[in-house]
Amino acid sequence: MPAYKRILLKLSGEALMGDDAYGINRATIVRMVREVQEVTQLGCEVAVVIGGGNIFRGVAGGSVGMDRATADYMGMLATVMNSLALADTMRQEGMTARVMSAIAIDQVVEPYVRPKALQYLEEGKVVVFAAGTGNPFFTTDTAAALRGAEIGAQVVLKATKVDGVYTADPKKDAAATRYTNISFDEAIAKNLQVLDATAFALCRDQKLPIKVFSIFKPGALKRVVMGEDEGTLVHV
Ligand SMILES: Nc1ncnc2c1ncn2[C@@H]1O[C@H](COP(=O)(O)OP(=O)(O)O)[C@@H](O)[C@H]1O
Ligand SMILES: O=c1ccn([C@@H]2O[C@H](COP(=O)(O)OP(=O)(O)O)[C@@H](O)[C@H]2O)c(=O)[nH]1
Repeated sequence: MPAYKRILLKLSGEALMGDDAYGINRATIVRMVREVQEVTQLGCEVAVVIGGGNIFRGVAGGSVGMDRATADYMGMLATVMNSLALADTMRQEGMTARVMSAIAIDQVVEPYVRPKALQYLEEGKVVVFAAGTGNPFFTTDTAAALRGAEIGAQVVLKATKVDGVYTADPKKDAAATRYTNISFDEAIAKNLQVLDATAFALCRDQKLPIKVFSIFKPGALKRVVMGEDEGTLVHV
């Protein structure tokens, strides 16, 4: 039995690159989709928010000197591309997915309409939320928290490059150790950077737990959904 009936899964855009320099690595996206398929087969309802960092990051690189809001809209469009790629890969793997966009782009994907999203989830379809929150100055982490709260997900699962929340940034501090559990208050007090602050505050206010785990570790998503010891749970 899965530990959660409905989850909001946040997939790192950057992780889609696999070992490539940018873009979408075929083997990587197929592997991610198969992992999602496994948990849908357990009877878990899955909504996905995917980032865009593999295509465009609003705060870096080619966007230097650009108006921040314009760069962020480009970032949101990048998440639309990733969402389309993800949903199409799901289709190829025999799943049914629907993409819903937070910005109007009707010829490409349907708009986000909350009751419609709920209906799809009840029908067992995977819903992919594209274009983040639809607003600049936010991130897809915040979109994950927002949509997670809206659809009544029991948990936000952040599948990322690290396998949990550490005592310090593990990329900078080799001595950092991983928490199995940590409360929102403690994570804030220790200033641990895992989700951005807006996303974090939203989840805390809504008492929506967050599980941080590795997107690169095969089987980790299923283990998380089965309630096994994997990653870090951030709780109230
Ligand atoms: N205390 C911490 N525990 C774990 N990761 C941390 C911590 N502080 C900073 N990080 C960094 O956060 C990064 C993951 O967050 P983020 O950049 O938002 O990834 P994503 O692409 O999934 O959105 C990791 O690569 C890690 O280096
Ligand atoms: O609600 C949102 C979501 C995303 N973005 C933009 O889209 C980019 C890609 O998303 P993110 O960095 O969260 O993706 P990831 O880190 O998962 O690759 C961000 O940098 C922002 O520029 C935004 O402006 N508003």
